[in-house]
Amino acid sequence: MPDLSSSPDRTPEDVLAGLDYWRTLVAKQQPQWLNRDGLHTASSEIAALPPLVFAGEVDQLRERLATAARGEAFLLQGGDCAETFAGATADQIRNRVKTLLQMAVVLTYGASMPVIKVGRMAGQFAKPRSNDTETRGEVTLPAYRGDIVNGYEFTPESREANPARLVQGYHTAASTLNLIRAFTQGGFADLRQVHDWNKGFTSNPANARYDKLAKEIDRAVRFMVACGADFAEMRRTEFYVSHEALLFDYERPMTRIDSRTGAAYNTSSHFLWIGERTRDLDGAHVDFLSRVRNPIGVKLGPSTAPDDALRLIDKLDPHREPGRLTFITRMGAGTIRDALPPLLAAVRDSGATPLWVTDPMHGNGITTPTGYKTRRFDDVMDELKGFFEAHRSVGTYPGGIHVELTGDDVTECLGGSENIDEATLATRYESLCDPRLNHMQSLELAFQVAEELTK
Ligand SMILES: O=C[C@H](O)[C@H](O)COP(=O)(O)O
Ligand SMILES: C=C(OP(=O)(O)O)C(=O)O
Repeated sequence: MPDLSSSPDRTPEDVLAGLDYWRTLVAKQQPQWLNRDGLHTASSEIAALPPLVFAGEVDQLRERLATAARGEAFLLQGGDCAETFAGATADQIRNRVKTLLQMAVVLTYGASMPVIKVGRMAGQFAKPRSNDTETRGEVTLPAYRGDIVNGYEFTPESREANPARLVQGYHTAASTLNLIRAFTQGGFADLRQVHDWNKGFTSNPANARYDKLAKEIDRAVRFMVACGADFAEMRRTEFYVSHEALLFDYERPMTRIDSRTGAAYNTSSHFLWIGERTRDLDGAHVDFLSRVRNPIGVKLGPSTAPDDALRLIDKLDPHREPGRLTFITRMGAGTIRDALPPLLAAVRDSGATPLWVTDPMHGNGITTPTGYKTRRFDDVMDELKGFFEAHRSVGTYPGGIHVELTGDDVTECLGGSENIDEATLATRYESLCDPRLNHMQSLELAFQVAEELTK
């Protein structure tokens, strides 16, 4: 099958035909939809709904990511492990946006570098799982695969994949994105509100450190205003959304042909990534995403060989387009210092310049004796440091972080200066899949990254 998306004489029909080539390949991590008629109806309904993002915004993000790949900017990507429909409330969305804005301020001010803000938001509803089923006592049911597929409640009805959830996923993404746009374009993200983003969070050492920094920014801004600087542009901030492109029954109907260029864009999100479990070179996910114009991320785990990375580049970014491809490494704190440098060196030697980002969460999962999936904050920080060390040793750019976080005071990851211990995990563990950094741990991490960036 030729790569129609990059053929100079392609037609929209060719592009569309190519988009469906994934159907002939192995698509991992897809739910078993028993209700085929319902699935067909849901897919047709989604295909007829308006796009959530526009091709022009997607192109703009690609250009921004190109600057990060050149070491001129830094990517901050974060949000829930698994967004839920019930969690799409104004308070929770605002807290996540505020947390990301605060982290971005810490990074921008600390490292004097533009920060590209991307939420794991407005579509992070589908989860790949290690096992297809979950057993509790004598009962075995399909695993929870995210709200866009089935319910978390452990009953046969709730765990059956329900196509109506695909449509609900679209509408929840739309209302989340609407609020994000209102917050980031309507004055809430104005740099002169830098203090206010701290309001509503419980006081703790990270908040106090942030407050000190906010005072400095405030003084600098007031000084500039007194000098006559025009801060009209500071009222708004660019904010993009992203999620794992996992579920073909959502991603395919959301993929449309751009009338300006005739190229295919996935309009469910600005940025999409392929997970560690679905990045097979000959698999459906890699083929499908090779055919859309969005900037694409690929998670790389500890077993990634240099050749795997090179072949992924050839497939996903054959033209070596700046900003097109991001490698998100998630190696584990104990592994990154050995596993990452050979990858960086091989890719550098090939002449390719993808954006390199660290996900210090997914290689550091543990389960406590009481059954909580968690991560040690110290391991997260250690992987982060290992990421910067690896880049320093090879001479490449550490271009960003990708983190599972929430703006709420949850107790899901161990440690941090609040010293969350195993007994405390139960107090406020709300994630339906993997543990997230809470507000304070997220700020602490941002201060650490700012320090690394200034080294
Ligand atoms: O977020 C990542 C994966 O979906 C998650 O780690 C899978 O978890 P599991 O091993 O409990 O299925
Ligand atoms: C599933 C995820 O990560 P990974 O593919 O790296 O395991 C994720 O980021 O939600």
